[in-house]
This record gives sequence, C-alpha cells and structure tokens, in this order.
Amino acid sequence: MPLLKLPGDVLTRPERTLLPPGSLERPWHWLRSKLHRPAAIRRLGLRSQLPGIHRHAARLASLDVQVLAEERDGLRLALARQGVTPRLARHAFALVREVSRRELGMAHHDVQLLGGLAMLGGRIAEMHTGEGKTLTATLPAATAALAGIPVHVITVNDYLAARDAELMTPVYRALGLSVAAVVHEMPPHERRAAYAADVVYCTNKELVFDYLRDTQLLGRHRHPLQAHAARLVGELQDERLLLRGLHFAIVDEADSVMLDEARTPLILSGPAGKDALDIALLDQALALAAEFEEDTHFVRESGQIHLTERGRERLTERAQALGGGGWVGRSRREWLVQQALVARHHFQRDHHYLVRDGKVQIIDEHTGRVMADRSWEKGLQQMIERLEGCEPSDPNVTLARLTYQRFFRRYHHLSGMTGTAREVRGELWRTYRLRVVAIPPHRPSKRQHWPTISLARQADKWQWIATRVQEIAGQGRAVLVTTVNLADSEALSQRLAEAGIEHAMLNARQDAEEADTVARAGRRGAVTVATSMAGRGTDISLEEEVKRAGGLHVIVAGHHDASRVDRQIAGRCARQGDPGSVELVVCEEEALLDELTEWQRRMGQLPTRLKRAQRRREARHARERARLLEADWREDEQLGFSGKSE
Ligand SMILES: Nc1ncnc2c1ncn2[C@@H]1O[C@H](COP(=O)(O)OP(=O)(O)OP(=O)(O)O)[C@@H](O)[C@H]1O
Repeated sequence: MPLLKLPGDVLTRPERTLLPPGSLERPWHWLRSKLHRPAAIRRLGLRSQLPGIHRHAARLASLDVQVLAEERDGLRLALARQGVTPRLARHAFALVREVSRRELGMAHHDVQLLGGLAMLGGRIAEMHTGEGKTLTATLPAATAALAGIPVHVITVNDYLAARDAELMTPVYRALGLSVAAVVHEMPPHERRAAYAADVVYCTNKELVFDYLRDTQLLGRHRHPLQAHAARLVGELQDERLLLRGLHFAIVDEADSVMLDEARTPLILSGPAGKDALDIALLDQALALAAEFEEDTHFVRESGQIHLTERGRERLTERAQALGGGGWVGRSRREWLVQQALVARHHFQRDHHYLVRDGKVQIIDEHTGRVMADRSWEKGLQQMIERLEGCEPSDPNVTLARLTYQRFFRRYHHLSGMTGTAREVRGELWRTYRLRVVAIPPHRPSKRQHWPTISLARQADKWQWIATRVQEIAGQGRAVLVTTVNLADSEALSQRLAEAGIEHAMLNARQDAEEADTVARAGRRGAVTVATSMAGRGTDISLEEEVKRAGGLHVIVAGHHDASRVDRQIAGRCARQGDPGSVELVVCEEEALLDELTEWQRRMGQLPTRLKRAQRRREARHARERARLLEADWREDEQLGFSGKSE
C-alpha cells in the first residue's frame, strides 16, 4: 500500500472534498484531542527505516554522476508506477541525501531522515529550532515530486520562501526536478509558471489568495467534477488557472501558519469605486469618537471595543443633531462609531501599522512584517488614513473569503514541521487531523537560559539592555535583542545610539536589507535589534571566534502574544550544537499587563503574572479559532444540501 500516490483521476480530483464531522462526532473528537500525546518515533516504526536508507546511501555514494542519474530515472519511473511505497521511499531518501551531500556538502542527519519520514506519513515533525528543517523538507518534497505529485512547501513569509527555494535548488535540479518560489510582487503569468514547477515554495497568504482567485475564475464550475465537465465542452480553459490543485503540502512553521494565522479568514477583495464610501460620514464618525470617553461611553474588553449604555444614549443625541444620512439607522450608526473608536484607540501607529510613502501599511502581528497591498475592511482603513493625514485609498468589496482551517483540509496529503508544536498538538489534531511527532535533537542543546530580569519602567528596561549589550558584545560575542513591536525596537535603537553602541535594525521599516543584516548578525561584537521578524526561520551563522567566546546571546525584551513565539526567538541561539544564551527582560508597563485585573496585579511576582497573562491571551486566541472552525463546519453542513463549497 503506497504512502502517497497521485490520484489517477488527477483532473477531477485536484483537491480533497471536505467531510466535516457530524455534530455527534464532535465531542468525541474534542475528547480525543485533549488526550492527544505526541506520537513516539518508536511506536511509528520510523527508526526501523534508517538502516535501509543508509544501505542504499552507502551504495549510491560510490556511483559516478552518470550512473546516479540513471538510478534517479529508474526510481522516478518506479515511483510514478507504484506510488510512494515504504521501500521506494527509503530508496528516494537515500538518493536525496546523497545528492544533497554532493551539491550542498550537507548529508541529512538521522533525525532529519526521521523528520522527513514523519512528514511523508502525513504528520507534523516537531524538530528543535536550528535542527535544519529547510534541508529536512527536501526529503518528502523531492520524494513526492519524483512520484509526479505537485508539492507545495509553505512558509510564513516571502523572504523565507525565496531563500529556501534558492538554497535547495541545487538538490532539486540534480534530481531532475523543477523548483520555484511564489512571492508577493509576481504578476499572474509568472505565478502560473511558478506553480507549474514540481516543487513550489510559497507563503500561506499568497497561496490562499491565488486559490481564491482560481475559485473566482471557476465560478459556477467550482466543484471538481463540474470543472471537468466544463473543460470537456470547452467552457473552462485551465490555462487561466494559477494552481494545479492541492496535492501535497509541507507546512513549515506549522503552528504559526495553521493556527496563529487562522484566527481571521482571508478575504479576497476588488475595487468598489470611490462612490462606495462616504468620506464625510467617516469624518463625522471620527469626530464623534473623539468626544467619547473610555469607561464612560465605551469599554475595552479582550481586545474589542463596546459602547456602554451612556455611550449609546450620547450617540442617539448626537445623531439627531447630525440628522439624516448614515446616522438614521441605529445599528448602522453604532457600528460606524465603534469602527471609529477602534481606529482611534485600538490600532496604534508603529505597532499595528506604519506610515510609508503617504500610505498606511499594515504590520502582520505574527511575523512583524509589512503586508503590502493589504487593507482593513469596511472603511476602517480609510478612517485610519484620515487620522494619519493620508489620502484615503479606494474602498474594496469582498469577492471571496476562506479560512485556513478549510483551505488546508482540502489537501490530499498534508504535513508540517515546526520547533514549537507540543503545546498546540491537541488543536492541530482537532482542526486538521494532524499528529505531532517529536523528533529528538541531533546533538544535545548547549543553550543556557539566564534568569528573567524584571524592572519597573520601560525607560529602565532600555537602559538596562544598553548596558547588558555593551558588556556581552565586549566579550566578543554577538547579541540579538528582540522587541514586541516596531515602536519598541526604535525606542531601544535610540537608547543604544545615545550610548554610542553601533547596531543593525531588522523590523518592518528596515526590511529591504534583511539577508545582509542576518549575514552580519553573527560577527564578533555585532548587535542586532529586531522585532518578531527575526523570530522564525532566521538562521544566524556565527564566526568561529564568536563560537569560542560563547556564541550568540539573545535578549527577549518582553513577552510576545504566545509563548511559542518567545521559544522561537530563544531558538536563534545555540543552533546545531553551538553555544549560546538567552534571557528575558520584562517590566510593569508592558502591554500584556493590560490583560491583568487589579487583583492580579497585586498578586505574585511580575514574571509569573506576565506568564499568566500570556496564557490567558493564548487561550483566548484558541477559543477564537475554535469558534471559527465551528462556524466553518456548520456552514459546510448547511451547504451540503445544495452541493456547493466555499
Ligand atoms: N545535515 C546538515 N549538515 C550540516 N549542516 C546542516 C545540516 N542540516 C542543516 N544544517 C545547517 O543548520 C542551520 C540551520 O538550518 P535551518 O535554518 O534550516 O534550521 P531550522 O530548523 O529551520 O531552524 P528554525 O526553527 O529556526 O527555522 C543552517 O545553517 C543549515 O545549513
């Protein structure tokens, strides 16, 4: 029985049809997810595959280029005929390992082979940060691609998609496979060409938007069978579609892509024309919101803003004075003012967005990167633009929307890898039916966790960090400091500049030089200040003398939304057996403290309280995702009768 096989009827089955669990099954799934434990390598029998791979690899190592190419062609034929059977998978892994050794000078370690096998079996490989997931992904990706299965390697940002595709190209090329990266700036014809490659590296956002564009194009032929029928009568030309279907996905940073980003659905929008938005009305709403006082007219709860009874009364009075227009209907006017309050009080410049070239550009809260060409919906974008004195952009209308939960479950074969999956394994199983396999590290980690420092004020924090940075960099080590947002990274940068400490910056405003900044960050005495942009995937290679002096020191200047992000940042140091250390610096004024009640503020030590606040925030985000998933399932059940999807 093959592990993977290209469906014979690939034209009619480019994606999996969703079968949501029935309402009686759901409590059972919930219970199973609570009891879920990471699958043991031993129980899955993964280790027993290693001797076979090594036997093949030893034989391949002695072959010359010509014979190796013949071997590859023979294997490709067998994989295409039989699918990826365990025997052929061992053979393919050995071939990929040998090719990587020749082309990149890196032969996959045993733990990478185990990670690759876990993914080939449709699981999530939890591999420690810095263990070499980029190289690991080549094993299942190339094996599936050799069998003729289109592969998507999905990651969190364009920088990583382009970097990983480029780094791994020699391996794929030597295996006779084509590889491409899809990045934001690409026009449709280049995207289409890229998706035609055997292995495609792309981000979750680009992929889902392209999928939505395709569903728009398919229109009433959205169901695979309808599309096939339309093709036969010439009503549908595949040349205009971008994707080749959803066959095999390897999701890098799986917890970030499949959970953190899954709180909000992706919305494909199109221009609505200037008239669709009444700018005067937005201005009135903003002016009204400026009169409203917190706790009297509105309250903030769990990241949302609600009008109080007094706020509603005030709005009714003011609406009568304004008269007519958008102010007549009660729910409409309340919604308008609520949006204006969100624009005024919730979204902060240099935290949630930045202003560049006269435009308001959203910063992705998970990756710390600018999301070019993305905008908030329903007038919120234009309200923020008015507040920032920018020219209001053209409004958009929603064309299609899709949740990540729904999208990823459409893949015939779904797998992933990450350094941080353990704490969300239940949710990964509940949502995607994906099991987590914990892979041991190649070498024991030498990372030292220094005690947490807690200070009273932000200013004390920056001062303390400046002193610490000077001390550690002076020892010939390299230092990376991460802050929770762009504004904080700039405040710290200013403090360092005042102290005469030379440093590089990596944040949403200084993103053009990313590869160079990362390349310099491991030099002797280098100091780098970054936001969570440096949190995932950033691989800082250290100079030999830096390793001898103690490696990279990471200072985490404040907790992030999820403890997984903190762990990812800590994972920038002590990679691949190098030495390294990490410490956390927190202070009373931190944003997460907003989450604490007065009673909690008075209780316990600051770090413990902050940790609790972080856990509450994580739980809230998990609840939001669960609600979205539940809504998705309900929608599926209702649509089931009319046979539609999406
Ligand atoms: N088998 C190998 N032999 C030698 N070096 C390796 C091997 N595998 C990976 N590396 C090196 O290890 C470093 C870390 O790799 P990579 O960035 O892919 O790790 P990662 O697991 O993706 O880390 P993160 O969790 O931070 O994303 C890279 O510099 C890579 O070249």
